[in-house]
Amino acid sequence: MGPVVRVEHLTKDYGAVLALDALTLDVGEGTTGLVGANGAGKSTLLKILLGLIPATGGRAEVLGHDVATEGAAVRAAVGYLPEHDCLPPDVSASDFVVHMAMMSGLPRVAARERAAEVLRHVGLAEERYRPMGGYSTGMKQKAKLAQALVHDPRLVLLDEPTNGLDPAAREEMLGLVRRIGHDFGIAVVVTSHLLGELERVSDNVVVLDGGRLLRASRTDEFLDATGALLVEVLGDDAHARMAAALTNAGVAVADRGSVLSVGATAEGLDVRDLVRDTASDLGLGLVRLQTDHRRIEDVFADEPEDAPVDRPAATSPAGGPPVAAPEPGPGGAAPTADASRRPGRHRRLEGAPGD
Ligand SMILES: Nc1ncnc2c1ncn2[C@@H]1O[C@H](COP(=O)(O)OP(=O)(O)OP(=O)(O)O)[C@@H](O)[C@H]1O
Repeated sequence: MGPVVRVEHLTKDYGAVLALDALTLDVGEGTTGLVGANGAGKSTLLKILLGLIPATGGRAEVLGHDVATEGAAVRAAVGYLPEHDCLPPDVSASDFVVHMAMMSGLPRVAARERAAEVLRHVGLAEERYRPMGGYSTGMKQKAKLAQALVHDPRLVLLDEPTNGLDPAAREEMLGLVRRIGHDFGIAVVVTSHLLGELERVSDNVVVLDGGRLLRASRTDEFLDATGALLVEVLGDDAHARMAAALTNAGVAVADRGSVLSVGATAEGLDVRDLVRDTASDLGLGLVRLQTDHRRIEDVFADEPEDAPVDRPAATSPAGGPPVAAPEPGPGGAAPTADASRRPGRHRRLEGAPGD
């Protein structure tokens, strides 16, 4: 079985704006987080994959179908949760989802049964009989999710499903996304401009920046240990004294404000023991000593501001994670289009609320 999504040198310009810039990428089974700042090209990519808008150049396949010529076959096998508000306000979620099920070919009785099932699954209870115009944002997102699932798709494309949700509704939606991927075995591509939240629900992460692929890999590879320990101590002038003592002992220390980042390896030393003993010797309370892990944000922090970011992509193993090709050789990859037409490079993305 080939990749769920295959994108080769995909380019999209909207007149003066280059939204996708020769993007090459494979997406495998499981849940893939498509991350990027507003304007990075996420929605454009999803619309091209659905055959809703044409690409300017390159090609894309979804579940083996060419999106340019087999749009109907793609949409029969794929569910889509659009980002914008698209629900008819005077119609109930129940009637709407039944209608969408019938549009995809189910007979009326089967459509009603299936709609009731997915509405229950997304957690819309009695309110499913009320007109959707009176729904909260969370309820609207659930109705959109239900219609994306009603025809039993092989793949769902979810465009910012948590956008505008309060923390409780966001958690609920992320739980649903996780269940769609893990419990029902449906491949999921889910977008967000919030980096932290997709770390928790995605098997793979694709980072877009200015219409280009910045990185694609398994989520756990993003979150590898950094080789540092995070240390927090309490007491008079605690961090400065701790940092001085550890530096004297030959350990690399960086003050990150609320914590010290301490090199986890040093010649002939057990750094964890050293941290504990030093805190004790100085009479400081050791409140945190833990391995530091990378965050998805670090990918942006590591990227030099002026470096070209597109990577020619390689083919992922069937069903495997999305794979970016090896790093470019000396000199880096040449930009493939006039950078002035691309939306600004977005270095700063938001962390998840509460980060
Ligand atoms: N119909 C359009 N006409 C002109 N420009 C567009 C159109 N749609 C998108 N763009 C531009 O293309 C770029 C990519 O937009 P896109 O919506 O794909 O990004 P995104 O990553 O999904 O961000 P957002 O979450 O804000 O929608 C942006 O600069 C956007 O302004």
